[in-house]
Amino acid sequence: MANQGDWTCDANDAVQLTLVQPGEQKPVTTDIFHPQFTYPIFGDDEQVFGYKGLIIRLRFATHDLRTHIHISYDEKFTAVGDAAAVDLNKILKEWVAESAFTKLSDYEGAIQNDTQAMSFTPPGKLIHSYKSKDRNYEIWAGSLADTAVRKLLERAQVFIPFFIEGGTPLVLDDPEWTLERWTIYFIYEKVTPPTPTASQYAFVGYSTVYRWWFYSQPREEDKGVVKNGAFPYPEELQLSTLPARLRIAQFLILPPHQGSGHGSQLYNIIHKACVADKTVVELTIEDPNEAFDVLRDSSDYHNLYQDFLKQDININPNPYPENTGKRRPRLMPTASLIPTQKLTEMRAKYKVAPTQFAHILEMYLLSRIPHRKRASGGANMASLLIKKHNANDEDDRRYYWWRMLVKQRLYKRSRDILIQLDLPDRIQKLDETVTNVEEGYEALLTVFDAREKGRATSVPATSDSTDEAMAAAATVAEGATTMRAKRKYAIEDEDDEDEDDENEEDRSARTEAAKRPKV
Ligand SMILES: CC(=O)SCCNC(=O)CCNC(=O)[C@H](O)C(C)(C)COP(=O)(O)OP(=O)(O)OC[C@H]1O[C@@H](n2cnc3c(N)ncnc32)[C@H](O)[C@@H]1OP(=O)(O)O
Repeated sequence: MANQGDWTCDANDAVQLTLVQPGEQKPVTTDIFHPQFTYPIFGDDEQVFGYKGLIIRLRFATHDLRTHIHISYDEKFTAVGDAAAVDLNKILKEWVAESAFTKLSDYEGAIQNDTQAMSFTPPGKLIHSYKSKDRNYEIWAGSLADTAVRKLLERAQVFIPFFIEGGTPLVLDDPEWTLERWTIYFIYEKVTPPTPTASQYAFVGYSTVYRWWFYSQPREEDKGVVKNGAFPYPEELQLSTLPARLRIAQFLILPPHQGSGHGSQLYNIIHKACVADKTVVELTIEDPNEAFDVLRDSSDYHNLYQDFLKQDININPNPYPENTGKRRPRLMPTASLIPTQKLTEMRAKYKVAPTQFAHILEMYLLSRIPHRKRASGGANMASLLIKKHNANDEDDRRYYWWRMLVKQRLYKRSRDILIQLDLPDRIQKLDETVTNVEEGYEALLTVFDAREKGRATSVPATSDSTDEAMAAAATVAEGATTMRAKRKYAIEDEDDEDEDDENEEDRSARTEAAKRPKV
């Protein structure tokens, strides 16, 4: 049997994604890039057996993403017994529309002579225009019930297995009422058409967002009242009028356009739509990855920052009345430490999910403590441990209370696991976790502050710095071994774990399967 190594190609190298537009004589490539992942298609080791010099080239028209697939290789392995080259057409047909498997010359002819390209506009409605690096961009949005939106999304979804870990394409032939729950956002660059008949739009990225069931408390006057209304609900009941969360399911900026602020633009537009919609209670994210978390934290921080400042939100360093003795009362004086009512109103106004709001608030409150008074600035932690809320300096006291507030949230979140630990272990785990969370915040604050000052930065890497570390600590205590995809510097949002609230009917109504198993 042949040496398998000679016949194995790296699938991420073999797959080439190219964007094409009409040229003088024939279509030209404007961008070429490789996928980040191919494991959903070719298996965990991302290898293709049976070829030498394999190239799987996927072409996309820059404006409407019309797709073509072309497979070429230098040599193909001749089958011996059970060993045979991977059947590429068979595998790829599960991921790429049948219409992409045409002759290259036909595809190139269609791109070059597309008479409709000139009048092409992205589907849906234009909702926002902006400039980045002196280039013009537009964000369009439309309902998934719109055929043109569905057609474009069907083509765009080919990118999912290549760039969104654990992502699955949406099912697009669901009943209309289900499709109506989805809004699809597209970012396009407005370009000078390369030929007189070419399009002036070039695809940049997209996001899918859906309305998600939200359990709200019945109104006071409805409590305990048995009604004789018709069941099932009358036809005219509009799902779009019921209270809902907005949930971002997929979010992708194509690699040639990443790092230019398009992700932030799109996130902010979706957030604004959420704030403007009276039926929407909050914005949540389905299985965000590390990079998306940074984007979200950055956007939310900058959106809330000015209001926090304006309202002078800060930790009260003297939460106890004068006559409280040296000993700290048992209960946390949360409402005296921070203006909880005001903060609840702010959260409702900005429609940020509870845990995400807590992260942003904690980060902001930390930033209000002078750096030299924080662990990262060399604060004397041993002294703080002894003096606690009796420290002389009010910023020392603020810092003490800051850690207590974070511990309180972490404890509430992981109470079930933590109460299984002995008290000293519990205290130690909480302390370790708050330190990790704080390091994560410090790393983000460095980036955010630098941005405020208009400096170019990159995100510094730190050790585990998320609430996930809490889960990890507790998991380790339980003897479990591994966690998949730990985030290094982003802060986890466990609001998205409310999925347990989701009832069966709602679950089946969703058109997308979970992207990643929860850890
Ligand atoms: C819900 C989901 O779908 S989760 C999956 C998200 N999608 C993906 O991972 C697909 C591949 N990646 C992408 O599409 C893009 O890189 C995105 C969406 C993650 C980011 O979009 P971009 O346009 O590149 O981000 P943008 O330029 O607006 O940067 C926004 C912030 O995120 C940070 N950021 C962007 N990419 C990364 C990254 N890979 N790692 C860490 N931070 C990042 C930036 O530093 C920036 O922070 P700042 O505002 O403090 O400077």
